[in-house]
Amino acid sequence: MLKELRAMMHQDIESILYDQAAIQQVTAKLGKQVTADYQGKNPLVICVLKGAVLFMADLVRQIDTHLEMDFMDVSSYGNSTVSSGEVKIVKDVNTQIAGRDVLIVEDIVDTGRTLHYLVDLFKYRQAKSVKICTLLDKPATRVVPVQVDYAGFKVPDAFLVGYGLDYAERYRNLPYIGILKSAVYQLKQ
Ligand SMILES: O=P(O)(O)OC[C@H]1O[C@H](OP(=O)(O)OP(=O)(O)O)[C@H](O)[C@@H]1O
Ligand code: HPA
Repeated sequence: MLKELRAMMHQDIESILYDQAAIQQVTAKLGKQVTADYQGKNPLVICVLKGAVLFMADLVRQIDTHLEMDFMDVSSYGNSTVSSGEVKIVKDVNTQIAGRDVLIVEDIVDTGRTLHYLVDLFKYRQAKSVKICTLLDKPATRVVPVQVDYAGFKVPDAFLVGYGLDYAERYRNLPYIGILKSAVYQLKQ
């Protein structure tokens, strides 16, 4: 049954950009960089739900320092492939931000609106430092500037799904990252 469902999801994929091995390799590289930069700092690593949950789970296992984890759920795409332009907090973090070295973990930076909003928010809450680690960076579609400190892959201007990334809540459980066929969403928007 699982295999059949996977096969059906796979039919909606134009091409695979990064398979499990490539994701693992780049995550290990990012984990090493973060480890080197946060020695002795006990960073607060904040996962931006829902998309970043798989990356977060793999990344923290590659970070070799003490750290704390928290989760924030923000949303701006709904069931669309286009940002609504409005970032909504669905669930806030539970941890006090003041004085903390915050590392935001994201699956993708696209227009930049989500990260711009979160960086401003954590600075306003008086974080000691705020950095961004994203698996995917899509610079061609940036609308607001964002300083990305750690990026896994620079990706083309296409709608991507898999490994946490969704279209209308689907495809998050694909083990790879691929380009979604435009036919899947063109009729629905
Ligand atoms: O740079 P931006 O244009 O702001 O896009 C990036 C954001 O969009 C996606 O989240 P989404 O709002 O779809 O919520 P989700 O993580 O629950 O899928 C993604 O996970 C990022 O958080
Ligand atoms: O390419 C994307 N795919 C899925 N979610 C996204 N949120 C911003 N860009 C994307």
